[in-house]
Amino acid sequence: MLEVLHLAVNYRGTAALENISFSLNPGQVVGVIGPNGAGKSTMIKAILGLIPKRQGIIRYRNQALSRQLSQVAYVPQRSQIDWDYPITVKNVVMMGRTRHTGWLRSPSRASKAIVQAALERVGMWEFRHRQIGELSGGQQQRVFLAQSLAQEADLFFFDEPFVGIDKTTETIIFNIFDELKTAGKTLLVVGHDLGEAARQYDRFLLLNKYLIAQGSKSEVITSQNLQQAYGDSVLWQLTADR
Ligand SMILES: Nc1ncnc2c1ncn2[C@@H]1O[C@H](COP(=O)(O)OP(=O)(O)OP(=O)(O)O)[C@@H](O)[C@H]1O
Repeated sequence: MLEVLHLAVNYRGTAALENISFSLNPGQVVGVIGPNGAGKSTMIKAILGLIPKRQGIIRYRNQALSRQLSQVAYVPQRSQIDWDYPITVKNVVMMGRTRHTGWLRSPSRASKAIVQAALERVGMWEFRHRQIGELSGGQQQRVFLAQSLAQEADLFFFDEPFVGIDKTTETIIFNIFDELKTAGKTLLVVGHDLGEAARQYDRFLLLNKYLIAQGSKSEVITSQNLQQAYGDSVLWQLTADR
């Protein structure tokens, strides 16, 4: 179980997150929803120790997560990745193996087989020699998904994986989420809307600086909670009754 206790984050003295507490159980896909600027990406980065927290404890299996980062796979928002960086599809996925092989050792036969299987799983093996900048948005997302699979992690964090992708990629991502769930993995997924993708989630965290609600869809997606998170934005009014 992953436990987040009283997490708070500041950016230059201004609070982006306050008093966030929840836990994640194995075999669940948990969706993080909330308006732009709610702190969804910030929450993932703080949990992973990529940015400092003002307060809070992050524990995985009763020990500090910071000492178990090899258990974690993270796929950041596409906008945060430098797509001009000269690297092939295959080497992006091979980077998922560095915790297993080390930076300086050449990859083992087993690692090469894992990378191939991951690329085949997302339908990108034939693109293995391409530069990542030369792919469509959906293909890029699939390559990073393959990298996370190659890591053989237990905890998966995906930041807005459904933005700017095609239907084929969406189906592949849904199927892989299902497989990871069945394998007892723990998934935290930042979603950009409450529509199609939200059907995938077993539980929801509704965020806007504070954790406004957490639980099942019927517990979280209520008019009152959405009003509190989104204010008078029309977004929730269109999606609340789905
Ligand atoms: N590096 C930074 N320095 C200062 N402020 C930041 C920084 N990164 C994010 N913020 C601010 O912190 C708040 C939370 O941002 P964050 O990107 O975590 O939100 P989000 O919910 O992921 O948004 P989106 O849905 O737009 O991706 C916002 O007000 C944002 O402007």
